[in-house]
Amino acid sequence: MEHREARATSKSSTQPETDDGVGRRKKRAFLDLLLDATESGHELSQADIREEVDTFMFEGHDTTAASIGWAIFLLGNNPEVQARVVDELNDIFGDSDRRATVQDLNNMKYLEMVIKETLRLYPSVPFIGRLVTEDMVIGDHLIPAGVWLNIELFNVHRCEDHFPNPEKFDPDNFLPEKMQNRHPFAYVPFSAGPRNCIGQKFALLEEKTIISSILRKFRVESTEKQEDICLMMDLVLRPESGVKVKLYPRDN
Ligand code: HEM
Repeated sequence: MEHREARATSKSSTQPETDDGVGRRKKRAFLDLLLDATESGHELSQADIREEVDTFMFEGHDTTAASIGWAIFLLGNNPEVQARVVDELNDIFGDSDRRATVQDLNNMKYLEMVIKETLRLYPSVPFIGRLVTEDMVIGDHLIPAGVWLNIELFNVHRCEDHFPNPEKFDPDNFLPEKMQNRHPFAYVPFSAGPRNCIGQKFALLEEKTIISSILRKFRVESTEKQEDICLMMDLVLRPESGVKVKLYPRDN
């Protein structure tokens, strides 16, 4: 690819990721990394690169957008939870309207519990599929090689053994002491194992950034209840007709 040759002379692929002094690293763009990437000694083809870009665009956009929508909807239905998030934001920012730093985002512990609980009730990816490559036994069942398994994360997250009162929105489900004693696969919104979500840390930061910006400026009120919403199990879990919320400026 001409592009690659031009790049090879203009830019070293081993350019260090230096810090610019204000916490931003000079990282290389994703597309540049793909153009230089090789698999088993071969460069990725144009089609390979397109596929990777597609995956990132889809996995990285719709998933977080849907989850932010659900979180705002749930906060608008649970004013006491919203008040706790706002208390936390007031502790972090006081009267300042400065932008959130990475440290601020890391300090948003309760908001993180809210986001995790939102992903429990409304996992953006409601099911994942795997092709079984060798016979295996689960409980009393033989799963033969060659079948497709659908793992319904939506239902896994509603298992009463792990989440008593599973339909209730309760961010305290993610208190450290509760998480410690729970089976590691009882809650897997980002899947598990070698093909799990590589964007999960970024997704949490993105969600915290957007939800905190909204709540610092607005009080949110939902006009519908959880039980009124029809779910659409698309590739991403969505409300069939959106969710309706009212925003009230906090200063007035
Ligand atoms: C709330 C947000 C997100 C959720 C719930 C989510 C969920 C998931 C799940 C369940 C998988 C595994 C699919 C499977 O096992 O078949 C996955 C894979 C993936 N995710 Fe995410 N994701 C989110 C955000 C993101 C973001 C922000 C990015 C990128 C910036 C991203 C990039 C990817 C990629 C590239 C894969 C494929 C990994 C592989 O096949 O090895 N995701 N995601």
